[in-house]
Amino acid sequence: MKRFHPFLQPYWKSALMAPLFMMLEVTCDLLQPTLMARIVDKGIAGGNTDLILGTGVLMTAVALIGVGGGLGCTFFACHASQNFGADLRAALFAKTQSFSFKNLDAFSTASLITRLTNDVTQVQNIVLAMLRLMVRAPLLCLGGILMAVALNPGLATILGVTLPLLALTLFLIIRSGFPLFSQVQQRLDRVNAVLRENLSGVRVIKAFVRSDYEIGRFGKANSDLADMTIRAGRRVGTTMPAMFALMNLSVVAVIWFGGLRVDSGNMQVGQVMAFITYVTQILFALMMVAFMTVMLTRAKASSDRIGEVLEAKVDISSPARPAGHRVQLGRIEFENVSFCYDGNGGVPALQGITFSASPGELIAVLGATGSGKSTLVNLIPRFYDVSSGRVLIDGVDVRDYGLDDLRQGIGMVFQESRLFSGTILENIRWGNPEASAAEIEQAARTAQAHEFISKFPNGYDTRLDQRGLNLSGGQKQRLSIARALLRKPRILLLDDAASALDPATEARLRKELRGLKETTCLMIAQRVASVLDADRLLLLDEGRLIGLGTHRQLMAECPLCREIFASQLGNGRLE
Ligand SMILES: Nc1ncnc2c1ncn2[C@@H]1O[C@H](COP(=O)(O)OP(=O)(O)OP(=O)(O)O)[C@@H](O)[C@H]1O
Repeated sequence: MKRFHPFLQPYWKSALMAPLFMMLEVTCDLLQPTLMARIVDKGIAGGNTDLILGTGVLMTAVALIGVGGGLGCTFFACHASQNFGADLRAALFAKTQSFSFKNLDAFSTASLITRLTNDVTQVQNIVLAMLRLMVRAPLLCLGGILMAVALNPGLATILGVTLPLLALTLFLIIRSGFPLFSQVQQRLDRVNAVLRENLSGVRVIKAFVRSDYEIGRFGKANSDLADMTIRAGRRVGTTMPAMFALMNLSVVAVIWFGGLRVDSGNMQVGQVMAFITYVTQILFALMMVAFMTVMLTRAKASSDRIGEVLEAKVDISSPARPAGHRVQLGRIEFENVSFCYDGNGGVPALQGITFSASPGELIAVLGATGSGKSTLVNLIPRFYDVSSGRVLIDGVDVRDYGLDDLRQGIGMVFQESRLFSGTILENIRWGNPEASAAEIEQAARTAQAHEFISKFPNGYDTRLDQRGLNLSGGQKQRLSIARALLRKPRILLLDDAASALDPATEARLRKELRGLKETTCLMIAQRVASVLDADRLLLLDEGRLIGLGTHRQLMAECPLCREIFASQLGNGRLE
């Protein structure tokens, strides 16, 4: 829990006021039995109506002050815990924004969502409970003992016997229940994991008619959780009656020995009643401790998961003192670049890649699936850092650019188009908030999107559903390309971003891209036929560069390229 101190510190005043108000409430709670004893012993027994009335008014006032204390405590505890939670969520969100692709590989999106919502709520609740109960439980316990001793030290010796027994029972409950409750938490995580996977992949599940299988998988995780919760509940449940039995025995002992004292005139009935109330208060304070311990156990798993995000090492960041380089021309150079993903068994995704791309050039990147095309493109905006070699832009190592400066100069379109809810206009403008309406339309025309947008009744003001679900795959791709073009980037990277376009539209798009004389464009494609008109073709095979040149040059000079072309185009030539 230490890691959360910085988030609670700004609210230290509220975090201090809450226990202070709680002390007020507890003090009032502790006073009530004694006042009640006074009414019984002096008022009723002595037939003193004035005293009954006076003490009654006093009890009401004490009760009201107690309510004030309780409200104050709740107010300050809520203020501190809610702000703590909001700040923690904001810090986690900011941290995820700084994540590199390697970090994002380590945490699934669904798991990050659970950490930022459910896990933060768990920790926030424990802060709220601590601010209330951490003070209430010990204070009520200690105060109860003191008041009981003050009332009748002789009778209080009963507590000397029962309290250690109660504490021992509590210890046994915690010791035996603790591991079970942490297993409950683990199984709850498993239910969350299965649920996350299912909800994010629900379309695939339907397409493969695997709902029954998935219902079974969820059912297993669900019943595992229920079984463990029942076991944990039963364990605590069987020990709880022991605690209640001890409490009842204490009460019986108080009534018995108290009765003897009343008979001998050493004590009064009201005092015995007050004594019983204190014994009950002490027991409930101890039960609060048990409750808190269970809550803490459950919050520990959440706290650990939050810690993993907060403490994750971000491996890609701007240099400590960036020299202020900007992407001016967009010349790309790879110098003997190799790259290996973590956890890929040391198998390199790219090996010894050396090439350069000049400003204004359109290079089509080709190769079988898994040959390293996306990896190569991802090294340019530093989504990953090379394992060896260098990637240079305008002669400067990409690691020497400020990250924002580097990425500002690059337009990127990913394999999967990501749009946001809002209008088409807002989605394109997202690429460059400063862009004018004319610039937006120009970007849409270049991306071959203007025509279909104009056909919508609301044109550029057409609203997109979440993730642009009301558009076709090809339409989404064109909007994503327009968004990237709006930045007027010196470097444009298209990762298979035109795969859903029909050949004629794709050809028109390439023609437009070739016309961008100030932009170096790397375009990943699956089909050779679709990119033969690129300035040069770059062919990858199992992470190695096997050919770079025009179609004609590669046909003449590269036998392996010829083979690949032949496998896709028949004789290797475009008919
Ligand atoms: N995030 C990752 N973590 C680990 N290995 C990865 C990761 N991404 C890709 N790889 C591996 O690196 C190799 C190259 O993958 P890459 O995505 O660059 O290929 P590609 O040519 O773009 O494939 P495709 O045409 O199917 O998109 C593959 O063997 C793949 O399994």
